[in-house]
Amino acid sequence: MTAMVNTNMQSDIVSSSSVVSLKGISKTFSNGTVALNNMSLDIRQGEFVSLLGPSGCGKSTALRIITSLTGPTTGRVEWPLEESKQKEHELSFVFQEPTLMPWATVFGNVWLPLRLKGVSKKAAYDRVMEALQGVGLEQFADSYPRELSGGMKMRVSIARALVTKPKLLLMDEPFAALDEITRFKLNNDLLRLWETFGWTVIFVTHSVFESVYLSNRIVVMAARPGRVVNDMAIDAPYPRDEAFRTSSVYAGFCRDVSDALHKAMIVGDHL
Ligand SMILES: Nc1ncnc2c1ncn2[C@@H]1O[C@H](COP(=O)(O)OP(=O)(O)OP(=O)(O)O)[C@@H](O)[C@H]1O
Repeated sequence: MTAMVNTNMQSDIVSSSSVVSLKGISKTFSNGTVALNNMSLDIRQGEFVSLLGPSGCGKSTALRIITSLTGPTTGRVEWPLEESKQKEHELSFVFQEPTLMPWATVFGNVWLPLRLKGVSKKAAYDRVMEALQGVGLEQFADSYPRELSGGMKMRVSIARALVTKPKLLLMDEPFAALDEITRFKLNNDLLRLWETFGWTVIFVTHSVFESVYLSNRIVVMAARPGRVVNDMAIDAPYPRDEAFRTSSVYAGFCRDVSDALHKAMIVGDHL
């Protein structure tokens, strides 16, 4: 794992190698819905990419195709850096709902992905505690999900994704159900973890403000059929903090991305 130095520009963080490439992906469901039409996208190592678009433009479908939860109708997903048989060990998925097991402790929930691979509790202990430390919950290892706030549950879900040390983290609107203060805090935590561990992140969101704050690249999608209509660099330095959130640079990016999203919605509505 590579630790990142401070004040990173996009060129310092992002490698030229692609982690995953979508090549002409289309997806038509059995009821005839065309969720994606000819989507091609290269995700480079170290990028924080947001997929932004109106409801129904195929953001979740694209993530599910990357994870092989569903297959494309046409097109293919390539993993240039990995043997294809290894890719399931290289990526983790965080959903909108934390989906924790209510009967298991925080430790037990974070241990789950390792347990499924046959790692005993004792052998997993250090890695689980390291993942919990990463999200600031090491004191809550013995708590049960019902004893945690919504933000803490989401942190557990992120720790569970971290415990396998993924290279690619896929997040499907992970903070959508949280209040704004918790969301801002988790945005900062996520950026800190991303900078520390040098992951690649694909993050699905409806929020222009969240996507600009987090990402160094925003892929704007339109619906009916789902497709990519814009690919925008957010070339502002990291670490980003509250000063960035209130800066004119941030406001300028938000305006540009908001315009692009507005155009994507008009295009979608007219098809
Ligand atoms: N299993 C399915 N069967 C039929 N249609 C589906 C299925 N899953 C998704 N769809 C349709 O495919 C399109 C894309 O859905 P998807 O969930 O990928 O969009 P999204 O951009 O993630 O939407 P949202 O932002 O509302 O979550 C939508 O029209 C949706 O109704």
